[in-house]
Amino acid sequence: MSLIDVQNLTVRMGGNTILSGVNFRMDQGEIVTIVGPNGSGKSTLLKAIVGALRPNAGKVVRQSGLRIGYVPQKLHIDPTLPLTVGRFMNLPRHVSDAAAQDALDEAGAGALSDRQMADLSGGQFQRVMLARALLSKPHLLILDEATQGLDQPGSAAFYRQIEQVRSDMGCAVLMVSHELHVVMAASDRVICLNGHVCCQGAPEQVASAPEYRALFGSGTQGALALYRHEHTHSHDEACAHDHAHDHSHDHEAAE
Ligand SMILES: Nc1ncnc2c1ncn2[C@@H]1O[C@H](COP(=O)(O)OP(=O)(O)OP(=O)(O)O)[C@@H](O)[C@H]1O
Repeated sequence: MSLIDVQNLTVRMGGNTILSGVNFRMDQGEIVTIVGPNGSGKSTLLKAIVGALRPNAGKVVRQSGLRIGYVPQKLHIDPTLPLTVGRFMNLPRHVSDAAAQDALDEAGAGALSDRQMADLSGGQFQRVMLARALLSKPHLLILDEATQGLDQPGSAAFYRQIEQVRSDMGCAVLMVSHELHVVMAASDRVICLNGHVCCQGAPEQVASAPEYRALFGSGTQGALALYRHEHTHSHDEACAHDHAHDHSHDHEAAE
């Protein structure tokens, strides 16, 4: 059974249809990225998946007992508030020092425990947010534009950390990003959303799909190739855990 199965999801808000007839599934261990223009419904889809929003039609079927870890787009912490990373990891629930340290290590933030949250760089802050999301040992990690504000090397390093987490913990990852060239290279599958699923499939497939090019142009293909070339893991390795699920809808144009 899939971790999540989004079936014919339709969401209307303020008299507008934000999402209509969205279908997709996620299997264990997959990294899936949702891309789409501003206002295309990406955050709305994530909210429906975590259960924060009730769809007008269709449903999200979650595997029974599914644990979701969520890394938000931004979290504002009052910079005058004295709060160490170690204490932050204990909010809202107390966790053992060992569990907190394990999660920080896994997120590449192992040396930050005694630092003040207010003093962290953008990349360090997001790693701490990732660590906190890992405390529940999630089956599915959801990231909503988690690298916003990071520079390109910072984003690339963050996404490599995500790949590491996936390979260590075996969790699936669903993320939303605007950084097409970086994030597409780190994904097994890309879903291009514009109120509906325009196209989906492997990054190269989507980057060359007419529906995708109509939205984003064709510039990403070159950047994707460059990133693949520089990437330390081989593409074959990244795809070694190929998914058994049906890709017959890949490239399907919804209109
Ligand atoms: N509570 C709401 N009431 C009415 N309209 C809403 C509400 N929340 C979101 N919308 C509208 O739904 C549309 C999709 O918003 P959403 O935040 O899901 O898009 P997005 O793809 O995540 O955008 P971005 O890339 O800019 O973050 C937008 O037009 C937004 O104005």
